[in-house]
Amino acid sequence: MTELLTAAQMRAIEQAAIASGEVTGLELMERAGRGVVEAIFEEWPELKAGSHRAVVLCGPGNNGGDGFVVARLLKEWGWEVEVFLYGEPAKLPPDARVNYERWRGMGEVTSLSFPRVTEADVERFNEAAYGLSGTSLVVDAIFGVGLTRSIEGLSPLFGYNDIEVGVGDRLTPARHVAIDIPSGMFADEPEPPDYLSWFLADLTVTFHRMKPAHLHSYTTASCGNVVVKDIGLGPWDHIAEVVK
Ligand SMILES: NC(=O)C1=CN([C@@H]2O[C@H](COP(=O)(O)OP(=O)(O)OC[C@H]3O[C@@H](n4cnc5c(N)ncnc54)[C@H](O)[C@@H]3O)[C@@H](O)[C@H]2O)[C@@H](O)CC1
Ligand SMILES: [K+]
Repeated sequence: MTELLTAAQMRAIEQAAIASGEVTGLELMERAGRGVVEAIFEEWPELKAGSHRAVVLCGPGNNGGDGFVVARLLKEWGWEVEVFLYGEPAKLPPDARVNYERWRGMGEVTSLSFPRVTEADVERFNEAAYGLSGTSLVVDAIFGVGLTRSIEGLSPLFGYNDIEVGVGDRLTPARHVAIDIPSGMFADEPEPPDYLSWFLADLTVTFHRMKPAHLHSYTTASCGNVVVKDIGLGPWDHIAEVVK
């Protein structure tokens, strides 16, 4: 059995599972979102009690879809949830679009300028995540295994990890959770493409198996604790052996 999967292997396993008719992409997305929420409560049991506030950053692909599921599930737990979207709703892939619509039935979505976020976006985000609102959790669902090029458009948001603003600032009380891969890192590569531009996570929740990005010593500090959640893909593991 392969313990570490590349983005292509992971995609092939998911596609085989969906093609078998035994599970849909939408169901896999629901399991992924559920796995993230489970991992959050396992990591920080104190968040199970009382009402908290989360800010969820969703991106233009299925990683964003996972983010909408997490937003919905946390809201169902009684949390206050604020959602930002880096992408265009009409261009979301089908499963992510369904979860966008489900979330829209429960709450607002603030659009970040796409493809390049502006300083005004960053200010709005910082106010939501690090202002006086007492945010407990910032969730990164911008990019997962689908990141194919450097995230220049996001650098205003991700480019300032070393000062007191910006995503992943560890001086704030908010906990930072990355879904699948901290955005800005390539799943198959040990180093992020741009030294300052990636999400700094305290917890990274990935699915089925770890990816190379989770293991390298340099990136480990960016992933925080890495938790692997089972989303029921085991029967299709053999597919990984034939995918380079
Ligand atoms: N059905 C599935 O395939 C499942 C997918 N899952 C989630 O879906 C993720 C993979 O989804 P996707 O393959 O849609 O990939 P992503 O959601 O990681 O990103 C793909 C999107 O980002 C865009 N993009 C890539 N690089 C960019 C850049 N530098 N700047 C701007 N846009 C850029 C692409 O054009 C595409 O729209 C996984 O990481 C996981 O979180 C899970 O929900 C489990 C099920
Ligand atoms: K992510």
